[in-house]
Amino acid sequence: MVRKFTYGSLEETKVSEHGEILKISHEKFDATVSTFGGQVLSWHPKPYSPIFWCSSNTPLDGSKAIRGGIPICWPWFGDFQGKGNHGFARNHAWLVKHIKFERDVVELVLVLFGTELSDAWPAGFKLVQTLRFSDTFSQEITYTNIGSDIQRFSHALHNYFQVSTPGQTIIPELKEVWFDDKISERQGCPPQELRNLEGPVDRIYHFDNTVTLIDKGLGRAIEISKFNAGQWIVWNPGEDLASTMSDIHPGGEQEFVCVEAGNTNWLEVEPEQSVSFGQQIKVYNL
Ligand SMILES: O=P(O)(O)OC[C@H]1O[C@@H](O)[C@H](O)[C@@H](O)[C@@H]1O
Repeated sequence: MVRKFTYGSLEETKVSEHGEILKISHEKFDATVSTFGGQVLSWHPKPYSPIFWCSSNTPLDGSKAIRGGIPICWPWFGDFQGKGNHGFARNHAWLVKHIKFERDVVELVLVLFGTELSDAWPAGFKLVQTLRFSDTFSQEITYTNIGSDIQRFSHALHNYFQVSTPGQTIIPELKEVWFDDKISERQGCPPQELRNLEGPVDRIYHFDNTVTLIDKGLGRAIEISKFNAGQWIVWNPGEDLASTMSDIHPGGEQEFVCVEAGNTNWLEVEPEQSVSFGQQIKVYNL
């Protein structure tokens, strides 16, 4: 179904019983969002080329988390009690609360709530996600603890950025930052500059400030700021690991770099309290 608005249109396509793909067309940008996972799949602010990468081999039918765009890792980052990587928010269908088309921006609000969605994390919760697509992009998620006990959670907005090739990209702000190296399992590593982001790389940097993904091949910079998130996670699997991952199309690891805005340590939330976290993304030519 296609709905027309003054400044653009929305095409809704049901892909399975688990969700729909929402295709937003606006004079200034295009974007795609999957209700399964509440996941941004693309954002294409004109005249730049598309900002996010999405695998051509990833199923969109709800059978597993979608590999691409911005998977939402919540209520935990990484593994937790052997209950799977990155929590369950990316594996459930979110509801569309509202969509608003304006002259310069499209705002989309999605909601996920429930109790006992995982044995490891059975508490009642509500997540409200506000996406604002424009010539910039912003994403904010508010978590409300609707249970009667204090809850802990961690999170990451797992951005898959489309790049010319990881070997042509750098993040200058991280060269003097301490990090945990997930590959060697060493924590608290002193700053060590990467020549480029060619994989395998899997690091958690402890840094609050804005970072810039410089892509010399595309001649483009992506500036990412975050709030209520103390870490940046930089990940690319490299060829050997990627070749074992059926949801990365052949050679796909040469097309993206993940720069994730996260909080990999637990945060605590009192009953009936809310906590928000999010990010803002800007693009410019070098
Ligand atoms: O395959 P998943 O669960 O989407 O995770 C992908 C990667 O996500 C990154 O955030 C982690 O640091 C990596 O260790 C992990 O491999």
